[in-house]
Amino acid sequence: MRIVVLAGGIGGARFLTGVRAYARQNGAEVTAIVNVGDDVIMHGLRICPDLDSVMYTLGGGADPERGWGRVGETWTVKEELAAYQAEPTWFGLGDKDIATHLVRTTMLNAGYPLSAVTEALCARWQPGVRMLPATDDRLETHAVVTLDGTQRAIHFQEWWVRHRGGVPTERFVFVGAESAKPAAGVLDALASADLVLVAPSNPVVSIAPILAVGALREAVTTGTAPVIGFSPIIGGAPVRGMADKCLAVVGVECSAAGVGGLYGARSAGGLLDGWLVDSTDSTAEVPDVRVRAIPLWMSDEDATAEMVRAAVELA
Ligand SMILES: C[C@H](OP(=O)(O)O)C(=O)O
Repeated sequence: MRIVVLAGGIGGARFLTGVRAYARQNGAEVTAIVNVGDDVIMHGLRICPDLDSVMYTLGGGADPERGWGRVGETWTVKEELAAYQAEPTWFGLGDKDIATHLVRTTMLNAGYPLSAVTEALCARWQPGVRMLPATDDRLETHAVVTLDGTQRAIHFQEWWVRHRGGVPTERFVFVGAESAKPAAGVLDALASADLVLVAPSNPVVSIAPILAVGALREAVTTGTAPVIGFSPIIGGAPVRGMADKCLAVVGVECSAAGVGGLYGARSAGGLLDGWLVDSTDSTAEVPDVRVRAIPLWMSDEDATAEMVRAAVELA
């Protein structure tokens, strides 16, 4: 069985540990198509927060306390940059993490596409799943906000890390999406998939930028593989992170039914064939989508693998 997972960063990474466990138990192959909308260039370095969260988590190098970056991180470069008052001062780059960005940036500057760079970085981390960026092209999530009485677009990282999503926000824009093509390997993975899973990632700024790549969305929505999604909202609140703030921007209720409705039924031009919600949300309904309630807390790898088993059954 071939499983393709659409995933964002921290939540997606945790989910993928369960998918990998399920795959090992059942002899399945896993490809993760990961969001690049959060990607940003800082201090001349190309930073891919979601790809790195997935790679470090599956590779056993993530910091479980902080939820992002490397375990045992040190911050000498950050302190030195601050001593120069080098902007942006609100984004913390760890020393170990910088090594990843240096290798990535060097390879990108030498002309390798992000998909090839990711494969090269994964040679060290051995994540146990194939990791692909959604696109090799530039695709960045920006937020249109009002700051000091002026409307302007800021990078998602500035919106999230600097302002904690706490500024008046009109909408999100996926810069570059119109011309972005699926990264090398993405369409082949989707064409040969037996099952597509939508991780319980932020629907607005993690899953939507992946699907903003037109040919990728079309491959998912018109493909032969059933598409089963996992609600990132339990009991009206995000499992973690700030999906609530992002959903408010796009005018969608922060609930399992709200996110299911945002994705919509594949049979009606949307994304989903099936939608898994937590047991506490058992009354959630999404028109034309098979909804099933199961425990959705990703408390450990086994619990998460059980969620994947439920998705296979639902499919
Ligand atoms: C932006 C982030 O999304 P994730 O990468 O966990 O999908 C979050 O909602 O905190």
